[in-house]
Amino acid sequence: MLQEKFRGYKLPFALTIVVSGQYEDDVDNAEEIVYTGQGGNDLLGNKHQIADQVMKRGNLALKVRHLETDICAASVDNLALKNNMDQGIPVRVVRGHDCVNSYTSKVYTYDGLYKVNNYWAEKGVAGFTVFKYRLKRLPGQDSLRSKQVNFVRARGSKVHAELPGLVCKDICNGLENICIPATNVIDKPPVAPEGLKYINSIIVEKDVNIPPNAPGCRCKGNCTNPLTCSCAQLNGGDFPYVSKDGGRLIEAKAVVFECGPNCGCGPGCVNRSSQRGMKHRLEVFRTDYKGWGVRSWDFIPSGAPVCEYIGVLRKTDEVDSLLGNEYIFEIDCWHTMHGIGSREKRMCDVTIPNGDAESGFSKLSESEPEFCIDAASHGNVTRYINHSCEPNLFVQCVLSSHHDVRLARIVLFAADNIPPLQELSYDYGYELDSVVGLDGKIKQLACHCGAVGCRKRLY
Ligand SMILES: C[S@@+](CC[C@H](N)C(=O)[O-])C[C@H]1O[C@@H](n2cnc3c(N)ncnc32)[C@H](O)[C@@H]1O
Repeated sequence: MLQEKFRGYKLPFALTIVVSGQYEDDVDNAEEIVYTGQGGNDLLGNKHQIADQVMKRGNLALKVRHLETDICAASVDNLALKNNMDQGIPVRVVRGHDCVNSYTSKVYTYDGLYKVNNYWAEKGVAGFTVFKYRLKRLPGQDSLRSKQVNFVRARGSKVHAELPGLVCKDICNGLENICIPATNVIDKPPVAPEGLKYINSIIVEKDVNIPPNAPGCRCKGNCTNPLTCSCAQLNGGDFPYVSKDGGRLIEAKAVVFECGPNCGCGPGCVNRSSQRGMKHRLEVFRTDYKGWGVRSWDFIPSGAPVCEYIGVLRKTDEVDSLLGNEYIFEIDCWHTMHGIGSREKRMCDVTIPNGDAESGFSKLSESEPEFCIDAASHGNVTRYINHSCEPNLFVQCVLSSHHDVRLARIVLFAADNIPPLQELSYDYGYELDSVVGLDGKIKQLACHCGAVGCRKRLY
């Protein structure tokens, strides 16, 4: 029947493609897709390209040609999509979405017919030749089913209602991209987190002067050429991120210079990866011995930005009762760069604009950090993240508007691939016996991180 229907057409051509993140070079903007052709992928599910692709009929050709309803094919042979384009045959698009509630970890949606507009060959992110096809959704179709999946995911209402110990549906009151529920199966009766006014951007105290925005790069659209992008030059001559999964930091650095308000590039630029808000579904939960903690429902790939430490930006010496405040984050970027205290020095391959009068570098000394972020009364979800001696997040100073390291943004990144529901943690970095009480006595706090290599004390 099918062969009869397509008599006279040049074979093979594709009836259905599945866009499910199998290829590291795919770009999916809902109505428009840049789809990566078949071949050269290691097919281990880690999306790595390991060889050049060629324009030929692939081994999935028959399957794709004959099975009109087949949604199992992970990719389509390169010749087939070219034939679709040449003959003006639209292709059905099925999208795979990660879903923790599905035993396959995926749900699939049929998202309608797309036209293959053009194709080309280029070097992919792994350096091998890949074929790319630009697909545009045909007008006049029902709205995307994927949107329903994302809507349910964003609201999470149905799932949240079933959460054991749910004490708050959304601690951020809609201020983040995704709601953040809080659960408590420890206390009887269960209590909700309280005493926090949720904010999603830093509040600056009156006596803290934020320097003017630094001059930006002159790139257009997205920054792609590290040789001509002045921001890449500040990062040691290359971009600190790869574009996979919306931007992943390649390695922890002394400081990351991101593109900012005066740059010519747009919001989708890879060098703005930590500026796009929260994208993993986080939950605040009551722990056994550490008060509240945070975990993610989503897999978080290594190097992904997870959240920024948000609170009130203050001068450290003006914070009342620093000792009793568990939510102070001292901005010690400069101290980390120089390995001061117990801080582990990081690779300093960045170009610090030294002696810049505005940045106040000359005023820096080896004393304690001049500024801090106080999340005691105003803050975001990051203030609930606990310490671990073997953490899965790391602290990264990021400069994305001015270039004053004393006032850098504090962003937490995944130190490893983090499976869903694992508690998120970072190393608070206290030096043992460094905390002294008002009575002059050294204070100690037992650590309950549970890591094999636990140091047994936070401080
Ligand atoms: C920034 S807060 C973290 C959120 C806190 N658990 C809460 O309930 O709001 C830091 C405080 O959490 C507790 N904490 C964090 N990590 C801990 C750990 N590994 N062991 C014991 N207590 C911890 C300590 O009381 C610490 O002063």
